[in-house]
Amino acid sequence: MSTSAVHPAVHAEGIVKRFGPTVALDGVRLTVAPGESHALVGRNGAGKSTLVSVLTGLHKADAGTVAFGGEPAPAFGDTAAWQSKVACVYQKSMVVPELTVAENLFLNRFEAGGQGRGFISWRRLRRRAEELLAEYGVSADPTARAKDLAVEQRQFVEIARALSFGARLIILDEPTAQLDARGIDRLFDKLRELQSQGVAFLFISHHLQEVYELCTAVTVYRDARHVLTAPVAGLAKGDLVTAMTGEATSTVTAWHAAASTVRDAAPVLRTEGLALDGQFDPLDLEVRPGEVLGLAGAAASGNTALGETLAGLRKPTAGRITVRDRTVRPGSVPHALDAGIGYVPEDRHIQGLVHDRSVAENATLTVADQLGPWGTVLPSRTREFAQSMITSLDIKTQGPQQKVSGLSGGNQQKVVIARALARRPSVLVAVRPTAGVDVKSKDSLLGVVRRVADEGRAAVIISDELDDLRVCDRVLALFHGRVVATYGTGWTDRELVAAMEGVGERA
Ligand SMILES: Nc1ncnc2c1ncn2[C@@H]1O[C@H](COP(=O)(O)OP(=O)(O)OP(=O)(O)O)[C@@H](O)[C@H]1O
Repeated sequence: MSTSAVHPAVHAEGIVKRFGPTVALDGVRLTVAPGESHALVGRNGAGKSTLVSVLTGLHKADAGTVAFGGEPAPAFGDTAAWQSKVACVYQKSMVVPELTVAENLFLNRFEAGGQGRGFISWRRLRRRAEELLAEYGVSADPTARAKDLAVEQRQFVEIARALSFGARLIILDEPTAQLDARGIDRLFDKLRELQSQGVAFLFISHHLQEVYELCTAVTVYRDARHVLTAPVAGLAKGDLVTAMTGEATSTVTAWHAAASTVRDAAPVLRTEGLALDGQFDPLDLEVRPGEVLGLAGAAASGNTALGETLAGLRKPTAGRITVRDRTVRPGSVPHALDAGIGYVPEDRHIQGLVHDRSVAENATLTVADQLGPWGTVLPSRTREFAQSMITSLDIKTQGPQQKVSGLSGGNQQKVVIARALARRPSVLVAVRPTAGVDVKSKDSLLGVVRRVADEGRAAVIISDELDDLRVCDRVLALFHGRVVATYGTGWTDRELVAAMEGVGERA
């Protein structure tokens, strides 16, 4: 037997990592066997990403040991050696969109083609790429540009690249975040196939049902500590959530819209013939006070483009948006904001935060004019507002003064949501608001959205997550830019998923 067959793909023990006063990892451990799919779960800020940084050589642990296949981890800073052990496929793909698949596969390791120093033989490169893709059963055209591939194909290319460096442990950080149901199936099939060849996966996800579907073992971290490692089979979901939260599961509820919250009042938000060529067909919408409207749809449904149009990020090709009977100037973010449209973008990193500013500053960026007389910003009021958001959205931070760059991914997302709420918008438009948010925070967050409506304002949730849509009073399912079905609160998971996939009966 080879060494790697008897030793774990990775074994980490006693890992400590501090960031200033924050202890991000407090003596944690993790073991992943060859060919195993192992989930690492925990609430936002539990320490998952920090462990990934330690395991991939991006951060140096303050204490502890890491071994791959029984051998000590490479020296800190020896990037090539780390690449031959482990790779992480992030939510945001690392491939270069403009380059071809072949170029991405051999990025930073072009070899001279034999005609002289510095020459690259493209033909040879393509052939090598074909061989490599075939070896790992990835069907992608080596000459295609990475940006033209489906998200999961880009992930396959990254995985194939990592395996070609010799890595036998692949870390997947929320890999399904940008995939629709079919993409997830294709990804999971590929992972299972590679697992049977001995490749080990560490799977980080807030989607516990995916953990049950894909993984054989799970490790839970809570507040920087290891609390549980167990086989997935036989572990009740309630017990898993209890391990993550440290509380009895009964405290985590799933939000449901109460029937008949819609009152007979003038709409807060109305669209008339709103259309964006190539994205969505003319659409008439009315969202009334007290109502949460869901726009359900997969990646290409046009629902995200619709949200971006409502927020002023895209200019519609036709139609009108009004908020409380006031026409909103199309394609202008400041006008949308001013009209009372609060927006939570899908890509919170690009559209979201000023990283070297505090939680309080970021949460109040859009309301500076309301926090003190004559345009001054009173620090006490900023802090007070931020503190109320920290509590109601359950943001894990040292306090309002902490820089957002020091927050975990999920907690940064909550700050973006706090910012959208800060202006007390008439209508809150949120794209996949709970993506990357842990199981318990998800609940408080959807509760906050529900409250916006219950206060007589309105909300629009754009998502393909069933839990997000459960909080809605009415759900429109979009497919290829058209509304194909409308539901009240009584839909079943199956019928809504079918409608989002374009195979619903109520089209
Ligand atoms: N660069 C940093 N500077 C200061 N603190 C940090 C830094 N990176 C992480 N932390 C802190 O370390 C702790 C663990 O964060 P980490 O990102 O590992 O959490 P996580 O489990 O990945 O959360 P999420 O599910 O939200 O992604 C958090 O309290 C976070 O605020």
